[in-house]
Amino acid sequence: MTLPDGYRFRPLTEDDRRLVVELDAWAFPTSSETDDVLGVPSPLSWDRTTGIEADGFDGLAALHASYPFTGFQVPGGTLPTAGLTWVGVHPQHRRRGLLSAMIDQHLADCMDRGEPLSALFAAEAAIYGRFGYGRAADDLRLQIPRGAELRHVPGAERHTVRIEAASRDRHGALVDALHRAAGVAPTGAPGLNRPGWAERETEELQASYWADPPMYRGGREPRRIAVVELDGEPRGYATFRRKHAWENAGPRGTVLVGEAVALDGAAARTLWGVLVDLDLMAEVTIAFLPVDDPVQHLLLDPRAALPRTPDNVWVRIVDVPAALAGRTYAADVDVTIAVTDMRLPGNAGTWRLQATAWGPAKAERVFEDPAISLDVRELGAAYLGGMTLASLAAAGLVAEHTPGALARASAAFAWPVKPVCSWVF
Ligand SMILES: CC(=O)SCCNC(=O)CCNC(=O)[C@H](O)C(C)(C)COP(=O)(O)OP(=O)(O)OC[C@H]1O[C@@H](n2cnc3c(N)ncnc32)[C@H](O)[C@@H]1OP(=O)(O)O
Repeated sequence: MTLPDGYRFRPLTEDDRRLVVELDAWAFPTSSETDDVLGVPSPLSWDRTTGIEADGFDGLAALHASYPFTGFQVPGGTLPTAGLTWVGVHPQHRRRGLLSAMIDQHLADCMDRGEPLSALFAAEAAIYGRFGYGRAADDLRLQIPRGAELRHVPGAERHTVRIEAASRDRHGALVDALHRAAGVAPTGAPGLNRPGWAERETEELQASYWADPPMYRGGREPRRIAVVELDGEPRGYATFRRKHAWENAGPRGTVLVGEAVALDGAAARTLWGVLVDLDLMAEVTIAFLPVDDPVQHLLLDPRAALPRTPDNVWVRIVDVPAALAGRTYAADVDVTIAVTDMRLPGNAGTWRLQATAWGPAKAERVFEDPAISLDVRELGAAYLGGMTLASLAAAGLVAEHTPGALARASAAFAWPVKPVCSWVF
């Protein structure tokens, strides 16, 4: 879709940062002053940031950007992925097709850059399905009461814990290494990675992540970190901020955990043992955990932690054959899949996927009746292995034409480790 008359795209540079911050404040209302925001490092990759200008209008009418995730985890490997972000349209210019034009521009850019996938966090869940993005992962959010009992894990007692003021100088390398390891081998078993896991790959993302301006703390303390070690080697960490509160019953502070990562069950047990037992705190809240995170097995009373599982990362398949061939499958599969795609006609048609379990895969266009059919949105939803094709078929969104094909394809597309991205981009 092209831009309406009177609008034009303009590549943005760092010199446009004030315009970007001002537009962003129109799209996402904030009490922060523009000058204060300008004092904080920007996470944007400027060569992937594009604005829209309008005739007779000062400032930007709209904006979108993407992050380069060269190592985005997909089942059994990684694929170059564009992390779509900072999508915003000025309220005066909304519902005229600017987002639609930006998505088409973004998908064309992905094609040009050789990124078979685009991924995003949706500000509102109803926005992106129409553009072919599927809800590919959910995450687990918990409110764990102080003192929640945890099951014993052998070896946990051998770990030690450091609790410190978080800083990039002191903890940047440690956090990166553990975060990467948790994406590549969350269970320790080779080949079983965590689909959806993205690292903060660019210097801009790193600088932005570690910046800790008081205006973004919401009345909480500066960022803290708990590091779990075994024989002096880091095995897990959690970033967190406490907030003090005195109520009639006494201290009722809350701990907001940013990211909790552990390389095995014993380290996870130690980490959570610390988080649920901080003085003066009544509750620990966390979001963006995988729905199969160890903590939901370790909590003796998981119900008391009020679990919720809203949508996490959404995936848009930009290049169907590259994406199909670019992941590993959990079962042997030889299936023909008819795909519809309203925005990228090159994806439409029937594709034959052939793969051996945990081995190589290939995909090629064929001209024959398909065994199953679906829209590219559903393929994106199933792609990371978190949503099954069977469940999408139960909702009437995937059709089976050859008996047995759905069961086999669904088993092959599923993945033993649930997808998630641990931070919002
Ligand atoms: C990955 C990220 O960055 S997520 C952040 C998204 N940004 C925000 O939420 C900030 C506040 N909102 C906005 O800036 C804008 O309203 C946007 C970006 C959500 C939409 O931009 P617009 O230019 O108004 O969208 P556009 O006119 O292209 O609409 C395309 C279609 O999507 C629909 N749509 C747009 N926004 C929404 C929404 N929030 N919920 C449901 N449908 C929506 C429109 O109704 C339209 O449908 P139609 O084709 O059936 O008529």
